[in-house]
Amino acid sequence: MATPRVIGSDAVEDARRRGRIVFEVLPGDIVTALARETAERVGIALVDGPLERPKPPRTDGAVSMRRVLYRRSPKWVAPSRAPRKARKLGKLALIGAGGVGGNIAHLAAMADIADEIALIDITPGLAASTALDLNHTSGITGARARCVGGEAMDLVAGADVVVVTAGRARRPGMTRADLIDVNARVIRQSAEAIRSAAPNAIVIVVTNPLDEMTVEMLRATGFPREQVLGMAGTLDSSRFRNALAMAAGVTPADVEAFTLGSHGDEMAPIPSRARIKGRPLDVFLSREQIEACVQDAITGGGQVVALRKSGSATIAPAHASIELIDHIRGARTGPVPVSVMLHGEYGIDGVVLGVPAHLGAGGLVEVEELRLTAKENAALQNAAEAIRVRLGL
Ligand SMILES: NC(=O)c1ccc[n+]([C@@H]2O[C@H](COP(=O)([O-])OP(=O)(O)OC[C@H]3O[C@@H](n4cnc5c(N)ncnc54)[C@H](O)[C@@H]3O)[C@@H](O)[C@H]2O)c1
Ligand SMILES: O=C(O)C[C@H](O)C(=O)O
Repeated sequence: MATPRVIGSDAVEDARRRGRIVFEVLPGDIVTALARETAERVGIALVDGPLERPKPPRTDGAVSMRRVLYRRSPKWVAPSRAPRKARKLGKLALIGAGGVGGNIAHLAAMADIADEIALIDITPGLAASTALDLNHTSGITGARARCVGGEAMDLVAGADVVVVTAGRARRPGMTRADLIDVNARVIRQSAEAIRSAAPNAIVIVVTNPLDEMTVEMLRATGFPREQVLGMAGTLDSSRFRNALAMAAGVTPADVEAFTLGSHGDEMAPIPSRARIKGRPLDVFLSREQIEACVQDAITGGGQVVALRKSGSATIAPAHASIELIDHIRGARTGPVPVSVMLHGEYGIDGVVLGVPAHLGAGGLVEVEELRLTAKENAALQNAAEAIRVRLGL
């Protein structure tokens, strides 16, 4: 079996000419650890950092369709670029070490995202045992993060980022909104600890119902909106991309698509901005197929609940949470769908809603206001109204 070789970008063309498979891996990215492990087994070349791609040839005055499409949908359809230098967190704290929290800890340790990962869970022994279990992987994986775990909330102390997954998950027959009362209490407890022990942390809320719990976290911490983000759009967008890829018979990497709005029945997938191989959806899919993909994204969480019966999705939500952390620490750039308190953007005020936004070390940097179709805009307004009603605003 060939020995894997990590090569620099100057050697890429040479590797290609010799028929080797070349993977672009990004330093500090979650892909890196996993890809390296696989590469070790099969012997493929890994290239650290973005590849230098030749610029498309310019034609006299004529512009290719691909360029026109990119120009119409600036930044958003282009894959987010990963700069070479990502900031490693000093401490990542996870309140809730169940299905989602445990998976986030695992991914974060493998991707070397933080020096320390602290897990906190009310279930006796759960967080401590998961932390120990993760530390036991380091002899195999070489993971450098030190994991600690326990029941005491003061383990959040000094965290740069706190992800809150504590609370109940729904079961078949329930909506996410059924969890409002029981999970709001957990959010308030978490908020109290974060406010006193980690007042500068960026908080990512995952607990459902997502939009309402993000509002609760904002209220209970008193933090500015920049500091409190809700994770749902990265998950729902991944589900939307998966559905589109399956319908069109392409790989998800060929699909750019995202969802906005609430993390519930009023989710607003945005087909008008979606692209398959850089082209609009209707080049590949019928109107009925596109609508089926929209519905698949909206019902994706419920589909997992119906199959699992004892809880909800854990793996994709963990990856989706890592995607937000990667934006915060500069490992990814460009707009990302995230739930934030709106102050007039999209004509909506005083409600947390999923929108495209730029993130950075201080959390929210800026909400990006995209031009949407009338139908998509109505779906966004409808989502805002539904949340207002549920929260009695
Ligand atoms: N936003 C999203 O896209 C998304 C995706 C998946 C799951 N979720 C939500 O995330 C939450 C967690 O899901 P899960 O699958 O990890 O559930 P889980 O039951 O596996 O884990 C939840 C953990 O929270 C702990 N917990 C409960 N109250 C606590 C408290 N006061 N302090 C500390 N820990 C406490 C429990 O002991 C449990 O271990 C649920 O509300 C679920 O609906 C949201
Ligand atoms: O569906 C759920 O209850 C969990 C989560 O919100 C999801 O979308 O997977």
